[in-house]
Amino acid sequence: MIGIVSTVLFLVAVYVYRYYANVRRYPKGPTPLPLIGNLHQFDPHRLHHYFETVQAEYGDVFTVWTPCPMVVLMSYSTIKEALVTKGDDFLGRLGQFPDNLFMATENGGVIFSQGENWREQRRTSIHIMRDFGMGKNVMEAQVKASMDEFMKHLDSIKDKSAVDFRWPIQILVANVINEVLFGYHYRFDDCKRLMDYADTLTAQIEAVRKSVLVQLAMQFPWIARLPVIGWLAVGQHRKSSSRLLDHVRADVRRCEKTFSDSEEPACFVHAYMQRMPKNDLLTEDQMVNVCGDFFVAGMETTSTTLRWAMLHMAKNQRVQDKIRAEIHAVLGRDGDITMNEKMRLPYTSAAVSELQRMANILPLNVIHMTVNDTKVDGHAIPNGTIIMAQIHNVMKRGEIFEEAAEFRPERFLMKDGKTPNRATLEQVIPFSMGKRMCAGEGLARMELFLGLATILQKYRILPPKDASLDMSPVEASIYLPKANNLQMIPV
Ligand code: HEM
Repeated sequence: MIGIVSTVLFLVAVYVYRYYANVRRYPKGPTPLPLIGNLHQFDPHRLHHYFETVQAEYGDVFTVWTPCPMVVLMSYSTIKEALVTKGDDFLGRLGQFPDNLFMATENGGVIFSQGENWREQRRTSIHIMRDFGMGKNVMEAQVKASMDEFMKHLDSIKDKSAVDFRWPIQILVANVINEVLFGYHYRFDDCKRLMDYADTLTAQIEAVRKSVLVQLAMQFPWIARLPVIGWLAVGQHRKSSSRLLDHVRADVRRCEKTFSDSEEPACFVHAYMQRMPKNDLLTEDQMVNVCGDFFVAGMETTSTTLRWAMLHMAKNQRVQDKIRAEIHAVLGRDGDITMNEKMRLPYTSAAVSELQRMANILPLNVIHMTVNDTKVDGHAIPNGTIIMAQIHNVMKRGEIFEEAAEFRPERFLMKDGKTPNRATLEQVIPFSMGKRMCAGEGLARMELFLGLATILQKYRILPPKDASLDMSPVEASIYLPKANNLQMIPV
């Protein structure tokens, strides 16, 4: 008996010794416990708040064990050093659960794929989007067409004293990316299919982020095979992801039927299909995955930011009046708002930057992974380490953004009120940095500028009539605004 006990104690001692020897290979952070790391010290859906308390003690580069080691970068300079200067060392993604939930095939798509496949899918999709004029005139015409329908819908709302912008904005933004990918859009009065997709996605976003079991399944993949627990940790999330992919697959199939190699591509799917015979990495499964990635990324991010815009405008009447006064002075109440006018609307442009800073919707950046042994700010980081480049926290930093909790577009303008303030603008990085930075930045910027300016040109947004404005977020993988019935007054 004594023999067994001493052997067990010996093995535990060896495990603990090795565990802490491994801990010393990473940048310093709060001391983890074997097996659970720092899991007992934070709420999974408030991890970004926990990072702030850790930063106060350990600086801008530290490790949190979740229970896998995750190196967190909390400043503009460390993120730039990692993702830009040493970008090739930080190109990897997690490559396993939960990131592979969104994959239609092994290492599929753009957002979560790695290596040669990522490079090819990203290059191809950006080329196709450019051919369709992303960030330029053709895409602008598309955004404006969706804006026109959106404004007609707003005009048609009978009771403008209690408007929930969730669905109008979701349909506005979804229609742009849907038209680009699949060549059709939804009518405002006939979009149940889109609503089902958006509801499933929102539920998924909330459930994954809140679950400790998901964190554990990341470190211990065998959990997926356990009865009940495996379903709760992994199975249920796989089921809802496959429903989301089925939606996209059906749209891809519909486009395949209208494809003709000899005709100009009418949508992203056609353009991708034209390239398939010349490139082995461009397969049908990859096409579904890439469309799925662009649909999710292109819809949820921009629409959530615009929904936040309505709440910030309702709260900040002074800012709203200033934006509207600028637009009316330059273009009048009925003048056409285009991207060409952006230079003539410096306050409105600054307000969009402030919106993206305040309403940055990703409390945790998409996970990067090191693909070499490397260093940041002198801290050694081994190959294969999870990296969290916390753009969210950078944009809230009080040293750079005075009174960071206030919505103040003026911080992005010089004293003349017109010239952009490059020093503060540089640190607004909602699209991240480096080779994996957002592939839809041009489109997103266009949608946000045209969206905010067009709404405010015609309407004053006021807080709810019979309730107080609720600005507290739903803390999911995406910071979602809560429903508010705002007042909308024609001007
Ligand atoms: C306000 C709107 C948006 C924000 C804040 C945003 C933000 C981001 C961020 C932070 C990343 C991760 C970067 C990294 O890994 O470091 C990302 C990746 C990505 N975004 Fe966006 N995004 C927005 C809109 C869009 C739109 C409209 C599209 C498509 C049309 C899009 C497509 C993508 C894709 C494909 C990736 C993966 C890039 C890669 O891994 O190579 N995003 N985005």
